Amino acid sequence: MLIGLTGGIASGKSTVSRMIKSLGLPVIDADVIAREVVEPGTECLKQIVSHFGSEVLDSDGVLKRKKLGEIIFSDQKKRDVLNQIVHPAVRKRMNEQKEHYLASGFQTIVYDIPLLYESNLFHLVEKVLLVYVDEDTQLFRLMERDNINKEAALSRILSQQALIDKKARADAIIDNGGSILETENQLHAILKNWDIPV
Ligand SMILES: CC(C)(COP(=O)(O)OP(=O)(O)OC[C@H]1O[C@@H](n2cnc3c(N)ncnc32)[C@H](O)[C@@H]1O)[C@@H](O)C(=O)NCCC(=O)NCCS
Ligand SMILES: Nc1ncnc2c1ncn2[C@@H]1O[C@H](COP(=O)(O)OP(=O)(O)OP(=O)(O)O)[C@@H](O)[C@H]1O
Repeated sequence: MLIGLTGGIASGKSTVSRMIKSLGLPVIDADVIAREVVEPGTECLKQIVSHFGSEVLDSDGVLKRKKLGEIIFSDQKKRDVLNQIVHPAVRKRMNEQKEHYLASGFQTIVYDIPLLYESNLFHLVEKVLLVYVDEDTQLFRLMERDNINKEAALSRILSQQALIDKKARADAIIDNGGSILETENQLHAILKNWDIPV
């Protein structure tokens, strides 16, 4: 079974993804891949520099992620430009990893894709597992984790579809507003319900 793990920024996808990995299931992480495809020397990084200028690079030629984030999270057009550069390379590598896991005999593969809904990637998966928190919790956790102010956190949250609207289209929902243990228990119950042996 191919499962899409999604949510909103700072809703707890990585937290749940770690739990899934510790159960022995393979996870394909779109955020990790999105970092790999913009490493120095890559075609994506060249295109980013040609669109956004060399001020997004540090003196070692490494992408200044915070700087690029400030540019794209407050401007939909610029965000679309970045997505068009990065997303095809991410999808290609996700597919390669899926083939690798299938060839290694795994029956269940989890895709951790923050923008599963926004990028219409439903066709990649058979089930969608949504990690949900309410708006206040999302804002608080994002500000704390990334050490950013309310304005910067809101611009990131508002660049994605509202979490509450994603609920209706999910096959299962983990409410991550409680303790880590409560989240773990919900995950185990969902996997059991889907007959996934762990
Ligand atoms: C703008 C960048 C450089 C900022 O980097 P930074 O290290 O601050 O954030 P990071 O990559 O860890 O992303 C954190 C979260 O932001 C959200 N996010 C990232 N990119 C986007 C985007 N284009 N649109 C909406 N939300 C996004 C996701 O929820 C993600 O989990 C980076 O997010 C990026 O390259 N984004 C474009 C690629 C992308 O869409 N990645 C998401 C998965 S494919
Ligand atoms: N149940 C919980 N209780 C308290 N804090 C939590 C809980 N779950 C996650 N967190 C914290 O909330 C923050 C966001 O979680 P996490 O990084 O897993 O989110 P994410 O959805 O992967 O975010 P992103 O989309 O930015 O990659 C982290 O600092 C994490 O430690």
